[in-house]
Amino acid sequence: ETYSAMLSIRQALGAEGRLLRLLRTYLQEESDRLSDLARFYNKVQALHQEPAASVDNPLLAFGLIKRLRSDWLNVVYSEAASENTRELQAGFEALRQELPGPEDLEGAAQALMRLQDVYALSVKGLAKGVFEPAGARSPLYRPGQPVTLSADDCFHVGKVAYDVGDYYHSIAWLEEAVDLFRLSYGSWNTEDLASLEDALDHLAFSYFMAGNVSHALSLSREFLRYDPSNLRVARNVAQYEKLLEEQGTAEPGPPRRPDGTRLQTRDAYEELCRSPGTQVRGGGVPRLRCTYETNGSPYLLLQPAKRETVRLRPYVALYHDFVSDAEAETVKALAGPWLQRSVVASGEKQQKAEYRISKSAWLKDTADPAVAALERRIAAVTGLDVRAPYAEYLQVVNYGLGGHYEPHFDHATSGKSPLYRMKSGNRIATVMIYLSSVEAGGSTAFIYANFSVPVVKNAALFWWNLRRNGAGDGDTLHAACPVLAGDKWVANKWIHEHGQEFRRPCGPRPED
Ligand SMILES: O=C(O)CCC(=O)C(=O)O
Ligand SMILES: [Fe+2]
Repeated sequence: ETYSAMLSIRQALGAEGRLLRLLRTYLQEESDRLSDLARFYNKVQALHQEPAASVDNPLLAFGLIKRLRSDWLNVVYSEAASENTRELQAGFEALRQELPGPEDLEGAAQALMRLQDVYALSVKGLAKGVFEPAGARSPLYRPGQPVTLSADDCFHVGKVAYDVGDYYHSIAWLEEAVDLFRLSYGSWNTEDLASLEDALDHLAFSYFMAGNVSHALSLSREFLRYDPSNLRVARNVAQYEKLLEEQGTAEPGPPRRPDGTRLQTRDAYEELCRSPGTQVRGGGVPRLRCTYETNGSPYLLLQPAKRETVRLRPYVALYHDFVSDAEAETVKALAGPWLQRSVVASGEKQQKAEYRISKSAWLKDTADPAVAALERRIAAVTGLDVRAPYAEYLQVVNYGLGGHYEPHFDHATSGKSPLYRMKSGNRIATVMIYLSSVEAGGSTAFIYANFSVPVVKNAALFWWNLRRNGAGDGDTLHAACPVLAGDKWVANKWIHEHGQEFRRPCGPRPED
């Protein structure tokens, strides 16, 4: 799988580099072939130009007969062109297993639609390479170089939505595809799969399915102007005309966005993603501040932890400069070769899910002294016992294109959860380290608590998932917002209840 981690996407760039070299060789060989053909053409053409191109000269007469009997055959039935093509195709096939599969194109298209939705971006803007939310005064992301989408690019995204019956998105993207194809009508690019007719056909049907028959009709009529012999579309036109006659032209409103799995929290979540940084409603909250912490640990005496208290309820703290750039690079490099598509708990099993798009790997403290050092620091800063089996191994995560993790709890909310296989209780706390920065998006949003933390490179975010009485803290519902631009890496350390009995005792009241 390529799209679910930026590291894999970068590797795909290497595969395309090899394809480019292959095509370059092909172009060179084809242009050699064509210039040799041109040489033959010019040679014969010159003989026909000579006024004295008589065949009196026996050598010329011989030449003519030989050409017609042999040379022309060799030219016309030359194998050179197909040999060049075969070489190009063989090179491509040799690379094939490294290339993205159908699930990647689908995942990449879904990612663009996710960014469109969560960041309120218009398809027209995206196609022009602009990342500005509706109603905003400035873009969320300014690309270093201008990049635009082609008509065929937009068609592919629309087609993914169309194939799953999501006409809200298919209409937006196919509309853009139709506009762009109209602008370039008559010129054809070899790499394009679709044409104006294909886009009109899919857009018309999307409108029909969304209940907008008059739009479906006018697009189908436009289709027939380009391809009058298409019987299927002609029948659709007749059907749409009949429908409109019967039911009139009452236009339905624009199609509605399909309901995702997490509809109840969607609006709050998306708003937090669009405005990263802590949202403190109603002004200053006194106890939110920055402090140096030694936590009674000799380990922190010389270099105290720089703690920013982000929230008191639920308790969330951000430790700045928790790791160095070099440590972050080491951890990413150690995890890189082991990355696998991330899974989520589903009943008693673990499986991959649309709502978590990333790859991850587990690192034991024995993997490298850098990991062991990190664990010691986590123990010192949190005051908790993070030795096995009181904490899980370090989980290193690399997000992919539009990579995200929709609102979830880190702790188990069902007794059957695979988390309990460690037999050390539930996840009492999370330490999450940002191993990279991002160019835009990717904040960590706490939905019920109504704040989001932007990606702060090298910082560690700490929170308690459980209350002192062991019950899950519902206020910790949180999410990784889709990465809008950049390569986001985090490392999770999940600390369990067992081993912490004297380090985080119960409160005075049972409900604490
Ligand atoms: O990447 C983030 O910002 C949050 C990740 C997260 O919540 C998780 O991995 O459980
Ligand atoms: Fe989480």
